[in-house]
Amino acid sequence: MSRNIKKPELLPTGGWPEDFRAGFTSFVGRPNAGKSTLTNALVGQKVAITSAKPQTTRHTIRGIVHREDAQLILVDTPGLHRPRTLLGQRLNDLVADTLSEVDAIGFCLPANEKIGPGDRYIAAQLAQLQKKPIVAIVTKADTVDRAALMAQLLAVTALGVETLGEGGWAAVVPVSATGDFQVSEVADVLVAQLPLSPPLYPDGELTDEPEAIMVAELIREAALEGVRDELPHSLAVVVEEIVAREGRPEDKQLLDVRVNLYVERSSQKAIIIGKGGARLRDVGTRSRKAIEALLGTRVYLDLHVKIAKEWQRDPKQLGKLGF
Ligand SMILES: Nc1nc2c(ncn2[C@@H]2O[C@H](COP(=O)(O)OP(=O)(O)OP(=O)(O)O)[C@@H](O)[C@H]2O)c(=O)[nH]1
Repeated sequence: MSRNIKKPELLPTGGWPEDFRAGFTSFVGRPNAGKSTLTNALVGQKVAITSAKPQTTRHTIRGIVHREDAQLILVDTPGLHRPRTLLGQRLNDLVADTLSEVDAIGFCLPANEKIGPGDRYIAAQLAQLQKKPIVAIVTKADTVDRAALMAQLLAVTALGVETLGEGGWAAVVPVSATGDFQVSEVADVLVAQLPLSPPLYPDGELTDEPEAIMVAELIREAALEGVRDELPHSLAVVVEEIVAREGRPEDKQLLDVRVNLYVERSSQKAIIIGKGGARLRDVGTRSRKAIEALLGTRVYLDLHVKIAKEWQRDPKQLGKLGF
């Protein structure tokens, strides 16, 4: 599956100001740094899946911030991290691919955690992207007091100089995505880095990620709820088909959504399914509500759990699962 960002054809209609800016931004940062939550706060709708546990964002999901003066298209990359398994390596390749094509990068560092080796590793990777403006975003500002926030802003600024030389980051900005503090300022500093350009997407469009991927993310999220420690990276969700049920009246459409959940071992299959299938039914009920809200129509969800051994390490399996 190609994940390169394709700039869409420019819109035919006019009517935007001469100094309008439009372009792509990506958030990077350690797992759990708050990238998805910030994306959602900026876009104003849940487009990326957030979780309390690292590395749930496997797919590149775009959200679009529409403003009077700009259009900021957010590409939500997976957590950049040191490659451990082949899956990790693939993720990093995906990140590198995506980052080389965006106009600006938002580097997220949580206010409540000391800058660590993971952050330095990412900073070093970013330093290799030539001349790409990087905005440092100090996330979760609500979790610390003013003095600690100030200290972190200084430390992050110093990291910029250390990494990129004298000029450092293009900007350093604190934000609380959950506390609604400085969210529009984050958009401001990112927009300032975008090229002058007419809007790239029609107004009102929030994401152009294929619906199937968003459906898969919703199911993956529901299926991992409460069992993340047991199944952190062992679950892949593939939507096999979404088809309209035939013979339904116009105002009562029903979509049949057939989905496979792949785990590595039978013990994991048992966890997902639960006693007498109770857990899987619950996963179905919870994710169906979210999917119906997303697709705007009633849905019949058909979930199957399958075993794909060691899929994280097998390129053929990965290919089959769309990685
Ligand atoms: N207090 C507070 N918590 C936040 C804020 N932003 C995110 N969080 C929490 O931090 C955790 C991780 O947030 P995510 O947005 O999922 O982080 P992420 O960087 O996308 O994580 P990965 O997908 O693992 O790369 C979640 O529990 C969020 O609720 C914030 O502004 N304030």
